[in-house]
Amino acid sequence: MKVKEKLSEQVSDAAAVTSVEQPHKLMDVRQVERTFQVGGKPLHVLKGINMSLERGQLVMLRGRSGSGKTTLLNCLGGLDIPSKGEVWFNGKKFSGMGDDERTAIRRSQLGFIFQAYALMPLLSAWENVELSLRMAGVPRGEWKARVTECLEMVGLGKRMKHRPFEMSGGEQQRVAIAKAIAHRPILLLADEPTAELDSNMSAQVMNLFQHIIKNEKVTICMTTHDPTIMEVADHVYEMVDGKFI
Ligand SMILES: Nc1ncnc2c1ncn2[C@@H]1O[C@H](COP(=O)(O)OP(=O)(O)OP(=O)(O)O)[C@@H](O)[C@H]1O
Repeated sequence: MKVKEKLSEQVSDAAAVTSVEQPHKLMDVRQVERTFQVGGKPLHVLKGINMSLERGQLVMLRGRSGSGKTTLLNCLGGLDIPSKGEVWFNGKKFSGMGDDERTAIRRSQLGFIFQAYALMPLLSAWENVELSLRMAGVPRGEWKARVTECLEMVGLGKRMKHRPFEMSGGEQQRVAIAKAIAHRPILLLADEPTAELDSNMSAQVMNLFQHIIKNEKVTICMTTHDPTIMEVADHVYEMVDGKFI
């Protein structure tokens, strides 16, 4: 084949790849490093992470305590900025944004199930979910239907008026899931969402995640220690000492 023909074939192949693959790629993490200063000395927690999330995937980060999973999730969610490298979310670079823009994206397009984002103890399940719609700027007229829909989706349609302390750990976790997805995020980040649950409840949460991915068009990235739930993942990244192996 002539060089020119070959080149033009390569270009059209590249265009096809770009046009087919780009819409599926939600997150791209390139050579991410995160270093903290501890007692005047650098602590290298993330040491060159590369990963990507395709739309509609359930991706798990697995690793021992202290390996850097939460630090990475914080960078994925724009809660923290890498010391080096880039995090691209939905075609935009987090590290190139100001705090306000990052916060706006976080509130509208991301959902978190983190310990730090736990339920408000004095608010009912209903009010907790409603709060996330309020924070995301969803018009008030849409709240009632969406809160009902989300609490029914997680199987708590009959317990909407209960407060967290009146619910089991599994029920509280399901409220947290309803709260995290109510504003229709495109990415849900979950830090050890099944850590406090028995195997039966963990399986329920994983079923729910699969349902949400299918019906709410969400991508989920979660950390876990639990090998029994990893079989439902589309991809598992294994983390050791700040790197994937
Ligand atoms: N803000 C910070 N300042 C200093 N060190 C930090 C900071 N955040 C995390 N670290 C350190 O980074 C390392 C990795 O912590 P990280 O929480 O990311 O691990 P992990 O894999 O999520 O652990 P676990 O499974 O126990 O939650 C730990 O040694 C931790 O002490």
